[in-house]
Amino acid sequence: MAEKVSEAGDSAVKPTALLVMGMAGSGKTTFVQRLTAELQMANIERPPYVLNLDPAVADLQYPANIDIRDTVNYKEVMTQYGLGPNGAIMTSLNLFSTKFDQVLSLIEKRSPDHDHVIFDTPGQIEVFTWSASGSIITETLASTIPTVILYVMDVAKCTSPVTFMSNMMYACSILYKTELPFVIVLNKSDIVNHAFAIEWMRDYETFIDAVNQEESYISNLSRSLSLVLDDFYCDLRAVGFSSVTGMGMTDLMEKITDARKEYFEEFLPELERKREKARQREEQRKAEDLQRLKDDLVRNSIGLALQLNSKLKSSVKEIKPSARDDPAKRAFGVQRSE
Ligand SMILES: Nc1nc2c(ncn2[C@@H]2O[C@H](COP(=O)(O)OP(=O)(O)OP(=O)(O)O)[C@@H](O)[C@H]2O)c(=O)[nH]1
Repeated sequence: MAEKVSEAGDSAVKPTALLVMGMAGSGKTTFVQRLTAELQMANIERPPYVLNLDPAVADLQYPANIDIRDTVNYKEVMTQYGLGPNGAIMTSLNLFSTKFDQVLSLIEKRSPDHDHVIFDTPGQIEVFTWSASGSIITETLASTIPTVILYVMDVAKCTSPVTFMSNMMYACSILYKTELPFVIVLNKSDIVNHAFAIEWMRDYETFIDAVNQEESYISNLSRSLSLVLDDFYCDLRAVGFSSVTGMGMTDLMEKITDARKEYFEEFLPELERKREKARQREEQRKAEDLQRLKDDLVRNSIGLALQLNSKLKSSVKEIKPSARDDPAKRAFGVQRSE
């Protein structure tokens, strides 16, 4: 198992893990391919270490250092367990996560040669974000190396405020679940300029204007939810990007550096606080168990003492007047004065 991350001292030598998530078709795989190529071009000596966690991907467009498909055969899982496609993806990921400590060991071994470790996740976002295996992978990774979530959004599909809102709600739920530093990648900005999305996040009124122009049964809900999301937008990093042209790369790298800083300044201290709390709870539980044991011992020994006492009592005979207790004999040898 990889060594736990500590503050600044050794943080400099740890690569940054980038967990790429997003709705089906948002462009995750194309994004990972572009990011891998750009990082490799920027520093050929230190290319990113890339992992594919999608067992169902047919054609991988980038060279993966670790590929889930080498460990689990998704089609075999389907026939062996009699599952449908989504069940098989979930089960394959579950099987893979049981060996995740080996993945971490490999990453740790290669750490000195890489600045970034990129994870491509399954197309069906919920398979990763709401599964036990997804949580295990995310939590174990985040407690081992600095981890940042890159949430890929198809900005061309988000020009409708309702679709935009649904995507943002999903992003928000991942952020609150993982509490990890977060960057929203407004992908496909070569098709539609992402400026409108940034504006909607920064200015509540402009979003409401857009909602008002849309006659949808869900418009009222969108209006109410946008108030809730205002808080979420406050510290949100969002960047326009094109996985086809590479546009937005410099901005993305700045946001990743900033998110990595947040990992050390906010996420890690909070994680350590939680660990310390869990350790204290465990100590208290042990102390309570010990006290219960002591109480049981005392209760048992009182019981034993009482038993012993009654045994001792039974071995002591009833007290009766002595045979020598005869008034005549008592007078014997005693001078009587009439
Ligand atoms: N124009 C444009 N097209 C893109 C961009 N990114 C991805 N695409 C296209 O969007 C489609 C989906 O891209 P994928 O990378 O397969 O998306 P994905 O999220 O990995 O898909 P699943 O794993 O199936 O969920 C493909 O046709 C890509 O060529 C982009 O930045 N610009």
